This record gives sequence, C-alpha cells and structure tokens, in this order.
Amino acid sequence: MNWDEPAPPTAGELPDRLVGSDADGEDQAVEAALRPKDLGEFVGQERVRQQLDLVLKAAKKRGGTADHVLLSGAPGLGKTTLSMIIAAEMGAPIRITSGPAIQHAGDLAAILSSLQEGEVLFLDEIHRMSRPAEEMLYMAMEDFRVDVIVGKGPGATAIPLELPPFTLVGATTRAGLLPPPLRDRFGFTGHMEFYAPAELERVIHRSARLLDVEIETDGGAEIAGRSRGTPRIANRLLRRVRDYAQVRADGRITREIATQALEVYEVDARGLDRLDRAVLRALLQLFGGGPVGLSTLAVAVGEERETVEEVAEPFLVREGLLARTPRGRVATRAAWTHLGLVPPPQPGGPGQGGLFGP
Ligand SMILES: Nc1ncnc2c1ncn2[C@@H]1O[C@H](COP(=O)(O)OP(=O)(O)OP(=O)(O)O)[C@@H](O)[C@H]1O
Ligand SMILES: [Mg+2]
Repeated sequence: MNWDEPAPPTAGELPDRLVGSDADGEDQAVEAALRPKDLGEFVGQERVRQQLDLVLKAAKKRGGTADHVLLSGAPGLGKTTLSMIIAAEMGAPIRITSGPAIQHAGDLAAILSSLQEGEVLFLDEIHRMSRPAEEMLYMAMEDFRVDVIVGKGPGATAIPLELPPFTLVGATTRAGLLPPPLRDRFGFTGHMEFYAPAELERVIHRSARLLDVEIETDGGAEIAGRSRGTPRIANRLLRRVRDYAQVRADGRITREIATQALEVYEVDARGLDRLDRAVLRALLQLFGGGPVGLSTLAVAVGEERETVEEVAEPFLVREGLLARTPRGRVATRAAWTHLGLVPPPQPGGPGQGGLFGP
C-alpha cells in the first residue's frame, strides 16, 4: 500500500459535523448577519488586515481601482467576509460568482463585459475554474480586455472588447492548485491563518452582542478553545450553547453552561468531536499508538478511508495528536494524554516517549 498516495476526492456526502469547517444551511442563513462590515470590525489576521488597509487606502488616494486581491486559507476563516469588506471600503458594488459556476469562457466574458468601472468581482473557489476561462481571465486582469471569439473553425475571428477597470478578488482554499501565471497577476495575496483563542473570543463576544445573547468572559473562552481556530465554527458553537442556555438555564452563557452544552454535543475541550476521538481511540487502544495503515484504521472505526483521511485527520495532525508516516498513522504522546490513557513503555528505556518522546 502506498501511504503517500493522495486519496481521490470524495464524491459522496461527508458527515454533518458541528465542528466541520464548511458552511451548512443554517450557517449560510445567519452568516450574513454576523459578517463584519468594515476592516475595523474584522477581528484578527493583523498582517493581512494592515496590508490590505494600505492597498485600499492607496487606491482610494489615487482615485483609482484597487489592485487584484487573492485570499487564500482554510474554509470559514473569513475570505468571503473580507471580499465584501474590500468592496465596502472602496465604496464599490460587488459581483459574486465562483469557479465552478464559470465553465465556459463565454460565461466569464458575459460577466466581465457587464462590470461597472471600479466594481469588485468576487470569484470564489477560483482554483476550480475551467482552463479556457482561466486564460481569458489572464488578459482581463492584466489589460482589462477580452477577446470575444465570433464564429467557428477557420472563419472564427477574435473581437477585442475593452473592459472598465475592476478589482478581482479571488478566494481559494487551495492556493497550491493555482497556476503560477494566475497567481502572479494578483497585486496582493493575503494568506489567512487560523485564529488564536483570544481572537476567537472577540469574534464570539461580537456575535453574542449581535444575537442578543448574554455571555460571560469565561463562557466565551470555553467556546473559543473548542472552535478549532475557525470563526465559522466559533459562531456555530455559540448558537448551540445559546440553545442550551435558553432551555436548561436562564439564557446566560457561563463557563459551566458552555462546558455542559458542548459535552451534550460531544465537542471536547480541544475541539475534537466523536469521530476524531474514535479515530484516536482506535489508534491508541487497538493498535498501541501505531504505526497502522489508514485502511485498517478506517475499518476499525467503521468509516470510509476518505472520511478518516479528509475529515478527521487534518485537524488531528494540526493539533499534533496524530502523525502520518510512511509506515502508517502514529499517535503522539499528546494523544495519549488527551484521552487520559497511559502510553505503553517503550523498548528503548524509561522515557516511554519513543519517536515522539518528551
Ligand atoms: N475576522 C473575522 N471576524 C469576525 N467574524 C468573522 C471573521 N472571519 C470570519 N468571520 C465569520 O465567520 C463566518 C465565515 O466566514 P466566511 O464566510 O468569510 O469564510 P470563508 O473563508 O469565505 O469560508 P469558505 O472557504 O467556506 O468560503 C462568517 O459568518 C463571518 O461572520
Ligand atoms: Mg467563502
């Protein structure tokens, strides 16, 4: 078996999870209300925010259109939010579309040719655009021009069409998949990082205010610690804790209420959910901490290989609880501690740490 072989993308549905980072239906409904409207309200991402602030202020000062902006980062970190802020800060309208929605170059030509001067074009999932559309975009970004092809075969002619200056804001969760010529045409690239717990606390208190929920400092900290560095998850956990507080208590979110609520929803102190813990527990209790192959581990937890690899593992790896090695999956010492289990003694001596020793 080849452990390094990337799994094919999953065609099926991934399990619904409270700590999943993609937006579900309820998220989409409330997110619009919770989105910060300007750079001042946007929490964290200090570097991206400062750099973007300069890009936008300079463009405004010149009375021109801002350079094209690429935003990259994991789901739920604020790329869509920031694109709307860019338009708001520039006082410009925004047009929203996405890579998968543009399959033919003609789709893109239609959008581009209807843009107003200075308009922001938000292209979500820009890495999923078709190749011909991508090539048209190169020219549009650089020269504000597209060639519209009229006719077919040898008689086809390219009619150049001038475009008004616009700002393209591209968003991607997979910056590595962007072809370099596309990446190079952005004047500014902002890499969004996971948020620190203190920043998530600010997100939570801001959202609580907007949702009219009373929350204590400790209650916010408890939710922040379980939110996996992701504002979307923080906002979602806040809503579930609010439900619990309203049904089981007086509506006020204290640390106790937050802890009890998230226990009910099986999100633990580090933000692991039931699937994450099942994977870790199998790795520790059935395979002594590994190394064990992905397929075996998946069978042991009764899940698809892809589910374990794409849904559970990324966060476990990020948290330093699990490592992917050429010989298979291995638990770190932190994994044993997190589940309150004692690691087996190592043959190497009393350190008990082995590869990932203290
Ligand atoms: N810096 C922030 N401050 C406050 N709230 C934020 C911040 N970033 C994101 N959020 C909140 O998190 C939610 C998700 O953000 P957003 O939709 O912008 O993420 P995204 O990066 O576009 O995700 P995806 O990759 O799934 O499209 C929104 O409701 C937004 O209010
Ligand atoms: Mg988005």
